[in-house]
Amino acid sequence: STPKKQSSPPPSTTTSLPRSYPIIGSFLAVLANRNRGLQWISDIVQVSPSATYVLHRNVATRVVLTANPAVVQHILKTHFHNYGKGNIFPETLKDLLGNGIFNVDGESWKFQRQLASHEFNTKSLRKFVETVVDTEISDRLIPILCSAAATGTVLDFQDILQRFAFDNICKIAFGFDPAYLLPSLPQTKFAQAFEESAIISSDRFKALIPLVWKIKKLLNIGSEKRLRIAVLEVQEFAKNVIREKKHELREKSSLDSVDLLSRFLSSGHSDENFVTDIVISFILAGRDTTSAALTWYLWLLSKNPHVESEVLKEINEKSEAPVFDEVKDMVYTHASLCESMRLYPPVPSDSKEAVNDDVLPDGTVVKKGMRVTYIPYAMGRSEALWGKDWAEFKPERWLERDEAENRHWRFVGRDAYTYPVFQAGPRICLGKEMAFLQMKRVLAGVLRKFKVVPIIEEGVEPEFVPQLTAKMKGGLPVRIVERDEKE
Ligand code: HEM
Repeated sequence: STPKKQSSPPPSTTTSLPRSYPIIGSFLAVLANRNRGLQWISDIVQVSPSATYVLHRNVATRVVLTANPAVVQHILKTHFHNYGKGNIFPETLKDLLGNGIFNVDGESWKFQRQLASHEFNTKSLRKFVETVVDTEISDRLIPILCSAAATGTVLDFQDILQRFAFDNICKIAFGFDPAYLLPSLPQTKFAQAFEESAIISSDRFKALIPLVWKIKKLLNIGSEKRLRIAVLEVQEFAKNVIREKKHELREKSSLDSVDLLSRFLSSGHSDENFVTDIVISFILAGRDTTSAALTWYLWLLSKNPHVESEVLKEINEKSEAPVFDEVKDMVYTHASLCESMRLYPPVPSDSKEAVNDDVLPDGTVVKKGMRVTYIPYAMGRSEALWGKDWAEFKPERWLERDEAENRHWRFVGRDAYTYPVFQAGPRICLGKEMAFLQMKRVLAGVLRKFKVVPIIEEGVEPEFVPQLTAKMKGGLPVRIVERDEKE
């Protein structure tokens, strides 16, 4: 079950720390590794004594890189108030996210999180799975797969999953159906504008000299001009939906819809700009994360037939359209998803900025304003954390046999600081449970009927492209094969 070719071989002792020079620090190494940044910083922390390293990026910037669970716990939980979004993150994403939950700290964050949390309680989640997700699966996803199976068409499954997730999250955030997953695979304007905004915003982080994008923005040229147009389109679209929803709210005394937008509007927040920002952050959160996770998952599954048969066994024990409690109970599938995201985390690295000087648990000194970047991608591939077999796709590491309860498996979670794939502490992903429910329900719907066969050469590993959320480079080309009834 060992992947034949991993993009990140175990760190060899020859991987060395970057050279640092007076004044410019490790700028030359940063430059040389700019196209493999994630792998490079992962290699660095793997060979650093406490899995933490202070990288002197350029003349002015030092960042702390870490794959140390104690440090992750320190910044995300025990010293939460000293590590916020800071300046760089909000500044870089301001055009797209404004003051939405992803881009703010303090009271505004607390308020948005508190109000939005109702969207994620058990009652709402049950409704989400049994209405929104089920409908999207049975009315859209399954018919497309049936037709691809019948005609032998090659599908880009990453694209299909992104469309699926986009429809879902728009229904939750807005109560609006963009109908992005249709057999014609339409180029919906809103979805395209959103995609363009997310890519260009994310590319700003890759700029070696941030001044360059700022000047382009000032002059309104190139990618910055395209970003401005795309963001305007997204905002215009959102505002139209908001106006319609306001109108609906005035017409009806109470709303039966439970979308996030209705919740914010009903709570008296009618400022269009603010509500637009909130909705955009949620769409961004729910759009590419689950699709990225499922894309890598399906590829790994195809290479590990014993895992696939165990997943299938679990799915076939449930109803054909499993209800909420059955989906929750898909323990093996849950474990295999955790395992897949260990190797291919949808958010492969994340940064916080120090409010004041501090000392990390391993003794690393942090100065006010310094960024601390923790790297789930490196942590999931660490021999120290996962053992010698870290490169193997082994759902069993998350499971115990549970004979007493007459179940096959019992899930054994890892602490959130060793596995910060959903972040951890007070800002842990709000949509974590929703994401698992959605992913498990999709897998139940798809795998019960179809085998998904990637058309990727044996021994070749697709490229993991880190953006705001990671993607599989070039998508996941697959053939869909209808399963034999007896299988
Ligand atoms: C496999 C799927 C997902 C993964 C791996 C994931 C991961 C993450 C991560 C790493 C963060 C922290 C980001 C940061 O602050 O820098 C986050 C935050 C968040 N996620 Fe998710 N996410 C997933 C799915 C979802 C879904 C489906 C939703 C639904 C809307 C969602 C909603 C949110 C929200 C609202 C936050 C902000 C929480 C806060 O700042 O308090 N996520 N997620």
